[in-house]
Amino acid sequence: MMTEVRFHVRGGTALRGTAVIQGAKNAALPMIAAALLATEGRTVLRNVPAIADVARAVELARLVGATVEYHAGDRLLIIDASAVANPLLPAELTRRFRGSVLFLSPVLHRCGEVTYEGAGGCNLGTRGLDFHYRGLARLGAHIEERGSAIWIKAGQLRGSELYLDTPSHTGTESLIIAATLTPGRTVIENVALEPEVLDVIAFLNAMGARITGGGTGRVVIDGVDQLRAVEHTIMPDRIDAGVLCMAAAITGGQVTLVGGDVIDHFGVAKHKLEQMGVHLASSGAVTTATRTGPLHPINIITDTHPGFATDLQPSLMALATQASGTSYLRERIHEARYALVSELAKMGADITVDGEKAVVRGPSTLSGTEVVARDLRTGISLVLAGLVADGETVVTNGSMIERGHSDLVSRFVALGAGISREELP
Ligand SMILES: CC(=O)N[C@H]1[C@@H](OP(=O)(O)OP(=O)(O)OC[C@H]2O[C@@H](n3ccc(=O)[nH]c3=O)[C@H](O)[C@@H]2O)O[C@H](CO)[C@@H](O)[C@@H]1O
Ligand SMILES: C=C(OP(=O)(O)O)C(=O)O
Repeated sequence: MMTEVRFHVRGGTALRGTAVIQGAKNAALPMIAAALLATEGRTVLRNVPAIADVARAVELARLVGATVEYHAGDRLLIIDASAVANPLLPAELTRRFRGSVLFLSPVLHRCGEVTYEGAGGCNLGTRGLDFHYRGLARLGAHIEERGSAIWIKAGQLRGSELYLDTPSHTGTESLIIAATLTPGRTVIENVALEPEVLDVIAFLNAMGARITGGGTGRVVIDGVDQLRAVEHTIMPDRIDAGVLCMAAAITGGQVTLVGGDVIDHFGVAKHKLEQMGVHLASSGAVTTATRTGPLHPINIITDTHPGFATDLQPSLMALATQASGTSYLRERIHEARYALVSELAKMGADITVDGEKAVVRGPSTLSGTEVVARDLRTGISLVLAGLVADGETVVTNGSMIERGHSDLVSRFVALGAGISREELP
């Protein structure tokens, strides 16, 4: 039976305390998929985030034939992919998360073919998959549409010159994974530079892949015959960390982050938060985010890494409603990433949208009300807004938030937030 999750948020408290940054969603998903390439032995992934997308990926790995042990308390996965043999990736699972597209390449290599009925994930516009399919075709795969599904046959894959029209995050990972076991040399131009991609490359190279050029925009992969199961600790989630920093900022508090030196992964976002009046400091293995003075307005343009991360744009919009002046946002990665605007308007925010541009006039006094988590980052941004709103904010469709943020209530309550979780039948 489907249930609805709702988060009740009561504003007015400056957050103070320590929060553990979760493992990176956008590194865990490609690693679970890539672990299917190990034909013997068991892969151990540590620092796995306890989020719904990971649960979906585990389901999909099991469905294709892997044995997966999920030790949630230890944030640990053990994957035995020796029996992977099922090439069918069904829509009822794949359309529940974007990361399902990352299973195409491993299953293609293991089964010689794969049938895929499409990806899910946040509704942010078209979110095409043509870069993935074109790259696989250039490696020699045969691709055809079969009704609502895509059927891909490996045939004789050969190393080739590939490119991405734009540096797609999962497109990069998908094609690198495909090239690791493709005979010959593959070069991919215009690849993503996101830190998670580098973590995936490190994981694949530990498995025995031969990948160079990570972080340069041009990656070279020399195909090998086999990849082995290894142990790997997933990097911290920079988006989770950025949201926690903005939780401190929007409430005028101080949050200490444990789990990795993420400031280096913030890229332009670090400078934008500091310009708004957020103080970020690293002290040994911890990062502290503090805001004591006024919040200044800001201008941001989302871009691929190290540009301002699109996944942090909604949280920054919520923060900008409290800034003393007008902020200008420009969303250049996803076609439709302003679902937050109408929900913040219900709380009293003053935001206007013109195409990819949004203008946020602050400061606004926000009032708690019932709002909808239209997607993952809209949902968490409404929680941030609720932390500073008068009264209680009820964030409905809360399962969207749990797709990408773990232990929301326990981590925020530990910081002094008034937040609780309700599950409705
Ligand atoms: C599971 C995962 O890692 N999700 C992240 C990944 O999504 P994802 O990898 O899907 O995002 P992409 O970088 O591929 O997409 C960026 C843009 O490229 C377009 N595009 C992409 C692929 C393709 O084949 N054709 C095409 O046109 C998309 O429509 C979108 O407009 O990167 C996004 C951009 O940083 C993040 O918001 C997501 O959190
Ligand atoms: C867009 C996001 O995720 P996904 O690509 O998994 O939908 C996100 O993490 O903000």
